[in-house]
Amino acid sequence: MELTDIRARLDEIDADILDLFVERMGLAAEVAASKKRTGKAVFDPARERDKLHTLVHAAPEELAPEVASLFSLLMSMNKAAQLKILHEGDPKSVSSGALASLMPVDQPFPTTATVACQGVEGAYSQIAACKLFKVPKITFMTSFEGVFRAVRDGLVEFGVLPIENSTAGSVNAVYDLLAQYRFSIVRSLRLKIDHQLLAKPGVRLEDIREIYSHEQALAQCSDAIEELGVRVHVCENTAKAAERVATSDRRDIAALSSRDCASLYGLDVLREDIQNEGSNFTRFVVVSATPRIYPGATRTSLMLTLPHAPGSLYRVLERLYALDINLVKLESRPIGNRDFEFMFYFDLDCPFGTPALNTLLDALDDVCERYTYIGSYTEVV
Ligand SMILES: O=C(O)C(=O)C[C@]1(C(=O)O)C=C[C@@H](O)C=C1
Repeated sequence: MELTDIRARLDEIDADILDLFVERMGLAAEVAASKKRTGKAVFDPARERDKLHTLVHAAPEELAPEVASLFSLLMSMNKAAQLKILHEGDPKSVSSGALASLMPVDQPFPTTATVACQGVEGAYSQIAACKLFKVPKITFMTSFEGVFRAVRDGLVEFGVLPIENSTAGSVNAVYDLLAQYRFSIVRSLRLKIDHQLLAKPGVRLEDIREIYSHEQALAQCSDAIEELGVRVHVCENTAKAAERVATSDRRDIAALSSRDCASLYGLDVLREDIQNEGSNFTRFVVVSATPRIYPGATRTSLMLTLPHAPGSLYRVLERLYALDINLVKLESRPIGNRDFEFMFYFDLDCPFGTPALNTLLDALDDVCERYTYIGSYTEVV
């Protein structure tokens, strides 16, 4: 058969599929009305399992995976349509599942709060905290875990932590602590990071033999470090590095830190904005021990444990596609003592309480072993 003939046949088949698809989607309104009358849930996992089982067995064996995918997508779209109908004009409605008790709070995001940050005065986390809250009362902790503990123990209301950088990638330790402590993200901030090379007054660039900084900052400035041919030392954070340089007798060391640290520790800027990428951003998150959804939350984060089986991530992504939900970040972290198994973090462009998110949450039990809702929040810049 010539390609034009094959295409003509494909066109005929597609027209038939389209008619059936329109008819199938048209039934969503009737199913939704019936479910409203009888109080049945939109998602019926047993019905979906039976259906896929029947269809997969009716299909030629070699097409079984494609048939399962196609029909699970069709059912996803049907559920999305049903929920859209059921939740029309009801913007605050939430999933019937685990999140039903969660309601957005009426107050705006606080302008003042007690906050824990990792580091010392001048650390980027402190700069972020001051941008996120107009008047924060900041307690400094020596480690990220210290920040989580301070929030858990009620010493502070919120923790502010870096979670990813546009050059150096995710801050894995913070992702792992989020999973361990089961905290919620209540806001995020994209902060432009410009690293300065700081040294004691009078020290020249050619005197520098060693540079101190946080490992992320060192990674973000790797080009300049290579060019200078210096040794590096990892510190807990960039402000601590500035403090170390300021309190040392040595005149051949420098720190990679924020501009604020220069005046704070009496250091001079030897080289400005030395990061590899001109636009270097770090995302910070505000975490809280209890979920709080402040008005205007447009981003939702979820943590999913997926089965160790082919296509398991694909099945989640397929649902996002069917529901027209934009995935803004996907991060995977190994699960401790379960070799090669992964936890996935999804950041979605999807406000809390929308039918699309409800459908997704209702459908997740079907495609993942476990999921945790991390929060819905606003990202500020
Ligand atoms: O049969 C139902 O209860 C439906 O809502 C229809 C349908 C489908 O598309 O086939 C959709 C959602 C349910 O989870 C199961 C099946």
